[in-house]
Amino acid sequence: MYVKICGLSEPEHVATAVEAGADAIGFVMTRSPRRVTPERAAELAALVPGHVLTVGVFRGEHPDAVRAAALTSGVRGVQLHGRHPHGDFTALKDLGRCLVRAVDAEADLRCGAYDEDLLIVDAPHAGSGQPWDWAAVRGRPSGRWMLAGGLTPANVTEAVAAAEPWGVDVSSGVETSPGVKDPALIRAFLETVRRGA
Ligand SMILES: O=C(O)c1ccccc1NCC(=O)[C@H](O)[C@H](O)COP(=O)(O)O
Repeated sequence: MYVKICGLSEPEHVATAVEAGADAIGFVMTRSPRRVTPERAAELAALVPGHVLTVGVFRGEHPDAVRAAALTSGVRGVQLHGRHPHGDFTALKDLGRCLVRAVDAEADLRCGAYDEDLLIVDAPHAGSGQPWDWAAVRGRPSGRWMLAGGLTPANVTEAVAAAEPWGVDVSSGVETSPGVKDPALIRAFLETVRRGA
């Protein structure tokens, strides 16, 4: 089971996620309580070993702005959240980054339909920590797709059983308040997923 821990902003929390075995780490570079500048994301990404994918998270920005932030931060993945048109992914293809499309369950759920490398199926309100009807997407997405939206150490086993994703993505569920990550919850999330994987 692939695990992405999203919305990190502190070196201590990056180190915890890496040590606990995260496959990918997300830095939010769009409007959010978790927002970091591309320069801050660069400092954090420099702490991450090569086997862990660093992902910059964007929503609604023009591809030129995404490109600039990706180059400044040095992230190896770019996540476009929400209903970005296919052309935004096409415009970023030559960056050579892992392209991640993050959408709600009403969107096209075929990973690769927008030339992306990974798909995230999320709650309607990204980063809200709101659980949703995970079972409703079971069998619908294809390819390498992650389940997100309201996951916590306490419910991730149930969510994985309900939706049968290839991976999981969490942010609020490993925080004590919006934007404040908790090392113990990061470890608990990864331990729980690894036990069940
Ligand atoms: O986290 C945010 O604040 C955010 C803001 C705008 C676009 C995307 C955002 N997060 C993207 C993620 O990948 C989250 O991990 C995902 O939405 C799950 O969030 P949560 O329900 O808080 O676990």
